[in-house]
Amino acid sequence: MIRFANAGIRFGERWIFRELDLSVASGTTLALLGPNGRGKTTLVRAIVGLLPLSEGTRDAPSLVGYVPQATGEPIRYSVLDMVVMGRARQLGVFGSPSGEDYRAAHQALSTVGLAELSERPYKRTSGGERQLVMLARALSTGAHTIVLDEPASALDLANQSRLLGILGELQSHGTYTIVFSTHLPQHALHLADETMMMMPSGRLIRGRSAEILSDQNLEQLYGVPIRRVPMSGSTDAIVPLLDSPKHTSPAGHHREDCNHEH
Ligand SMILES: Nc1ncnc2c1ncn2[C@@H]1O[C@H](COP(=O)(O)OP(=O)(O)OP(=O)(O)O)[C@@H](O)[C@H]1O
Repeated sequence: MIRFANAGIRFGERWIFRELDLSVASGTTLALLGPNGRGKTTLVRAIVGLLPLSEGTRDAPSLVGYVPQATGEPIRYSVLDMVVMGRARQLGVFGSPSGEDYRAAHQALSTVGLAELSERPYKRTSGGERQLVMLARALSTGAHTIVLDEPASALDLANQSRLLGILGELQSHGTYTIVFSTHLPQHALHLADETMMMMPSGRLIRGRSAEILSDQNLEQLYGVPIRRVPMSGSTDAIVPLLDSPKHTSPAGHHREDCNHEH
């Protein structure tokens, strides 16, 4: 269970959120949606306990698996080292990782599909690979509260599916509490029991994902026309309506020209 009562965070004179009563029941998943700069990372960091509240109270489990949005570039750590760091809680103050810690880290790396990269220096991994390494680290903690900040932002479509599959698998145990922020409302619809929409006006609205993620609410959230499109046998697609391209190709130049192999 995660619970905020009358919680607020401000930077200088600007309140990012205020008078927030938030609870996420054990075994449930909450998605956070909001436009750029609205405060998703701020709220995520407050949930994890990395950012102190300016007012109100926070109640959360002491062990949280956290997948940050951006990670620095430690100079010398391997991918495996980065994941083993997630085991810090099991190590004690001066402990060094045991065989069991390494087994858990390897297991987590193979769950995210990066078993082959374990010895590679972390700084020589791509943005998407780093996101998966951070997911593996969160999984290796053994925490049953997992908080993820835009975990799919650098992932290709196959790895987005893998991420949704991994989180879905955790959900199926019924004991994991998951909070994730995202710019992909379809992921919220697919995975989250409930979604909280952080409106540009400052209002926070929350409800069951299937109900709250309406065209109207999404348009208010992002300020552009958006449609939820039924897909038979699958989660609805959520897409922005884009104008048709205004420019046609120059005469005699066909798209296929770009695909010629030399
Ligand atoms: N330490 C800080 N001091 C002052 N302002 C900050 C600080 N951290 C974040 N902000 C501001 O608070 C607002 C919310 O930032 P936050 O990173 O939480 O937004 P976000 O919703 O996660 O954005 P994005 O979708 O672009 O990642 C932004 O306007 C940001 O510039």
